[in-house]
This record gives sequence, structure tokens and C-alpha cells, in this order.
Amino acid sequence: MAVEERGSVGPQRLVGAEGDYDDQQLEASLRPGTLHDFVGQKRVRAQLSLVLEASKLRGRTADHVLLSGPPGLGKTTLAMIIAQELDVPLRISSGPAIQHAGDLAAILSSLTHGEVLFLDEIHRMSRPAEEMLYMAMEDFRVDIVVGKGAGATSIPLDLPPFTLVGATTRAGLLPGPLRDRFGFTGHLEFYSVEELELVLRRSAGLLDLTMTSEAFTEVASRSRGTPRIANRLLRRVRDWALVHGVERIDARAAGSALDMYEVDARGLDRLDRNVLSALVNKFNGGPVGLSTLAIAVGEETETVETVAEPFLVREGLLGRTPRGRIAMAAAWEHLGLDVPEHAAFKDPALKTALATEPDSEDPSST
Ligand SMILES: Nc1ncnc2c1ncn2[C@@H]1O[C@H](COP(=O)(O)OP(=O)(O)OP(=O)(O)O)[C@@H](O)[C@H]1O
Ligand SMILES: [Mg+2]
Repeated sequence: MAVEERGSVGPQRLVGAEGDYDDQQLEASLRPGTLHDFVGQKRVRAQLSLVLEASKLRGRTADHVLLSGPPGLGKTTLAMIIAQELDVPLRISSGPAIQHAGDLAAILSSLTHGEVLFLDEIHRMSRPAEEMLYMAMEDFRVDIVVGKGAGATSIPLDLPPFTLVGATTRAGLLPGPLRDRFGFTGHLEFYSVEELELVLRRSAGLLDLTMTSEAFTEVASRSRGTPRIANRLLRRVRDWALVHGVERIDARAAGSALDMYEVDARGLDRLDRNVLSALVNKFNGGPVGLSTLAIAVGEETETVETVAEPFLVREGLLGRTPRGRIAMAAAWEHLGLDVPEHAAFKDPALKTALATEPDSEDPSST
């Protein structure tokens, strides 16, 4: 809901990590289909490959897999790859779609032997469904309750063995008992610029684009560590090149295209930059309260906190302290300014407060 009310940011933020309708079409065609084509995430890939290989050797269904990590890093892609590598059918559903235990029972009872069931946003499943899932995961069995009140009886139902692949952006919200029932948990990390270059090279090949190495670096550097954003920016660069009649895209062309869309060299968009420049120019680098900062940039407090701030914190441009938001040294540098002598981030008391601040990666929305 907040997404529609973002005001100047607009509903589709070019550097937003969440997928939108426009992305879906392109993403389907750019999704790697094998573990081999899946770029980066070396550790998760190696571990997963072992899990899949072992299951094939034993001739048993693979352990349940939980994939966690921020949006756009490849959870859905990996789920599809798992089914592909195991050479079994894939069933897709999601937490929000399963509001009653009956919804889950219907899905589970229609699974075929060895099938992969992908449950996206698994942290958003209802409680009763979740409890049914515990038993299904562990014993491949569910109890179906028939009737109501005193006359209700539960009928045990055996399920074919299946592999559950759960995905969540909020692993911390997953109840312990559910987390424990996964044989393997893979946490996806943000991608390096080099890894994103590989993602982009592959996508450019599929889209039939000719680009220089430097152009890939240019786009990758602006993609916020996220393949989804990289592919989306690539699409904008493609449009720009088409309209300008550019056949061979070099760094300058890619840079001009993305400058035009107001995505800067570090992947900050207009909102991010407004927040940063208000913090630096109007408040001398803080500390300043979130709501005051929001008023200064003419945005809702929530927008600043959930849309702009997580990335600015991640990039070490902005710090959250109990006394308010402060600009870090990199903020002045990014805006091409000199760091003032008495900047708040140099205050030892605030520095300590920074370190003890709880993880601010997770947007505090529900
Ligand atoms: N490792 C990768 N290699 C190549 N392309 C990738 C990789 N990871 C993601 N992508 C690309 O990024 C797009 C988004 O990935 P995906 O849909 O799997 O993200 P997600 O983690 O499921 O996001 P969400 O949390 O929003 O559901 C995919 O269409 C795919 O093309
Ligand atoms: Mg997904």
C-alpha cells in the first residue's frame, strides 16, 4: 500500500529491489536455468549442489531447502533451478496465498512423488497452515480435520515424499520450529560489482546487445548489489541506445543513459540523494531526527525510513543513532564536498551508539 503512495518516487522505482509487473516478462527470459549459469553466491551454490547431488545418488527426495535474503537476489530463480536439476515438476505457491490450513492441504495432497513445492514469502503463512506444514515436512503426513465442533474428526492422510523450498526476505520472522525442519538453509548475499558484470554479460547476450567491458562495469556499479536491478537498468540502457542509434554501448553511453534516469554512479536515485544532501547541507551532517529529515525532503517519514535509508546505511553513507541520523564521511565525498571539521560522525559518543544500533537492514514494515 505504501508503494502506491510514494509521491515523487513513483510506484516503480528504477532502483527498487522488489519486482514489479514490468520486470516479470523480462525476468522470465533472463532467469538462468541451471546451477552452472547461476552467477555468484559461491558458497550457497556449492552447498546446494552437494545437497542435490547426494539426493540423486541416494535416489531419495532432496532435503527441504530454505532460501533467505533481500529481494531480487535470486531466491525464486534458485527454487526453479532446484526442480530443474532434480528433474522433477515444480509447484509454486506463497505464504499469503495460504490463509487456511485447508489451502495447504489441497496443495500437499495433490503433489506427485518427488515434486518440488516452492513456497515464496513463507513467513507470511497463517499459523494453522504453518503447523500443518511441520508435520508434512517431517513425516510426509497431514491430519485433515473434517466437520466442526464436537463432531469434528481428523483423518490422517499420507503424502508422497516431496521437497519443500521456502523463500523469505525475513528469516528472522520465521518461527524456530519451522526453520529447524529445513535440512539446508542458504542465505543469499548482495553481489559484488564483478558478479553483477557477469549477470549483465549473460543478459546482454540474450538481449543481443553489444557492450564494452567498461559499460558492464558502469551498469553493475549502479545496481546496488542486486541482479534484478542490474537487469532493469540494462533494459533502460538498451532503450536509450535504441533511441540514440547507438549500436556499440560503451561506458559513456551507459552512464549517460542512467544519468538521464537519475541513477547515479553509486546507484542512488533522486530520493536517496535528496535525503543525503538535506542531511549534509541543511543539518550539517546531523544528528537530526528522522521526521525532521523527512519534512526537509518533503517525503513521508516511512518513505525515508524504509525506501531510502536501508541502502544509505548499507553503503556507509548514513548512520542511525539514538540521537538521530548522521551523515558519514562517504556522504560528503559522494556529494563532492569536503568533510567539515566538526562532523557528528567524528563524535566518539555517537560512534559508539552507531555500533550498538540494531541491524537496520530490515525495513521495519510488517
Ligand atoms: N545469480 C544470478 N545469476 C543470474 N541472474 C540472476 C541471479 N540471481 C537473480 N538473477 C536475476 O534477477 C532476477 C530476480 O531474481 P529472483 O526473482 O530469483 O529474486 P528473488 O530473490 O526471488 O526476489 P523476491 O524476494 O523479490 O522474490 C531474475 O529474473 C534473474 O534473471
Ligand atoms: Mg522471488
